[in-house]
Order: sequence, then C-alpha cells, then structure tokens
Amino acid sequence: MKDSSLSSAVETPSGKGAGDENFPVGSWLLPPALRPHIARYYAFARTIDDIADNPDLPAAEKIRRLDGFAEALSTGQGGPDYAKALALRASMIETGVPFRHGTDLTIAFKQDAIQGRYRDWEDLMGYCNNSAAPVGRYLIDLHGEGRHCYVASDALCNALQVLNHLQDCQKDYRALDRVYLPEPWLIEAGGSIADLDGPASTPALRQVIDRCLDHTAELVRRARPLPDQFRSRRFAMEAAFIWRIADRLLIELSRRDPVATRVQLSKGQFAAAGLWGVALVLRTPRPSAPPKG
Ligand SMILES: CC(C)=CCC/C(C)=C/CC/C(C)=C/COP(=O)(O)OP(=O)(O)O
Repeated sequence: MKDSSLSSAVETPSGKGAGDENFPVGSWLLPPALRPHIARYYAFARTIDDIADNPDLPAAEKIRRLDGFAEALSTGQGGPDYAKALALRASMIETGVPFRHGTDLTIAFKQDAIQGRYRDWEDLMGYCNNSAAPVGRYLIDLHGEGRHCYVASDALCNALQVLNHLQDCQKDYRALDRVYLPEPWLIEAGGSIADLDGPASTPALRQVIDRCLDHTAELVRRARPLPDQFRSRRFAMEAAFIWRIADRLLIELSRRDPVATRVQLSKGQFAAAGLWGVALVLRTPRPSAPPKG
C-alpha cells in the first residue's frame, strides 16, 4: 500500500496538522497503544476536511472525491488515491470500531460543499451531528467504553464545533462564503451577512454570537458528566481536559470579539485546563462497569 502519510492526487492538503487544533489530538494522556489508530482517524478527517474547505475545487468535484473516501472506507475499493481511507479501514477492522464514525464525517463535509447558510439551531446541530459528534463516538468505541456515553460526548463535540465556528466566523465567510451562524437570527437582530465583513462585530452580529453562546453553554453543561462516565482513567482525563477547554473558550468568546481578533486560549490557559482535567479525575473514583441498558 502507498505510504498514507504522503498526499495523493485527490487530496488538497491545507498544511494544517494536529498541532493546529483547538484541543489535544491523540495526546499523551491517551493510552499509547491507541494513539496510532487515532492518528489514522485524524489523518482521514483532516484530508476530507481540507477537500471540503478548498476554495479552488468546484462543489461537484469535492463531492466526487468525498464519495470516493466514503466508498474506500466502507468497501476497501478505490485504490492508492484513497490510501488514508484504506489505512483507517484497516485500523477500524483491527479495533472493531464501526466505519460509520468515518463515513458520517464525509456526509458533513459534502454538506459543506453545497450549503453555505443555516436556518436555525436545529439545522446547525444537524451538521454538527455528522461533523463533530462522530469524533467522540469514535474515541468512545476505540476505548471500549459504553454507548451510554454518547449523549454527553455528542454535547461536548457539538459545543467544540460551534465554538470553532464562532472563532472562524469571519474567515469562513471571506474564504468560502460559508456562514454557520443562522442567517435568520442576524436578520431578526437587524443585521445582515455583510456584518461579517467588518473590522469588528456590529451590535446585531454580537447579539447572534451571544445567542449561539447561550445554546453552546447548555451543551457544555450537558457534557459535564462525561469524564465520570469513563472507566479508563486516561480517557477520563482527556475528556475533562477537553471539557475545560470548551468551558474556557465559552468565557473568552463572551468577553472578546472573534471578528476583531483571533480568540483562542493562551498556552497558560491550555496547560491549566490540562492540570484541571488531571486533578479532577485523580480525586474521583472510576465507574467499574457501564450501567445496564
Ligand atoms: C469523548 C471526547 C473526549 C470527545 C472530544 C472529541 C473532539 C476533540 C471533538 C472535536 C470535533 C471538532 C469540533 C472538530 C473540529 O476541529 P477544529 O476545531 O480544529 O476545526 P477546523 O480544523 O476545521 O478548523
């Protein structure tokens, strides 16, 4: 098989890597034996996201390539252009994790290729259920944790996704004419999509950002039990770390303007979130077995 770390003819690498993410990807907190599998999932996700976000590819071509990745992952067909899907397929067969956690991502990124506006929160959550929730579900199944953990995990992943949309709202609009913030909310607040092109948020845009943050705060609240649900102490620490990152980003985005400046956590805040996660898990007992049902 071709070296899946090299890019193929159907890939359009953005140059982004795990170090550019908002949260730790396959961090040292996770069990070492699982990290190579997580790296394959990450490489697959990064590759298909880069195709969806390439401003120079026509939508039909993005869809053709994303369908190719889904097909290669679920059937093994497709050849060396789809090496990252084939590598993930081998990893998923070895670990027993369903292909669906990969193919669902292709559904979201195909949606990105053709949909640039969102009607309301439900519409946005429909997107997040395919773009972000599969990441947590993948990690849960890889660690052999119970599916009862999906509820809090979906809430955490969808919150991270919306926080990322808020951080990147101007960039996504300018580069891709893509606006995840519901357009009718902007119009209701007396603004328009053009508000995203200014030097700072208008009062209408700020109102919409705050409305999204209110919904996201509820997701972060629902995600709070997640670390306590995991039997794996390392995975619980990772989840607590990531939960704390979401909680801190929520505060930063409510205080600062993502249109005027890049809102992200400082290295100190990131490290503090890690310590918080480790400390939280060290002082709480692990569940011995998942609840029945
Ligand atoms: C169970 C558990 C611990 C779950 C957490 C899993 C996790 C880290 C989910 C994040 C999914 C997400 C928002 C990806 C977007 O990445 P991005 O913000 O880097 O987006 P971009 O690269 O496209 O800008």
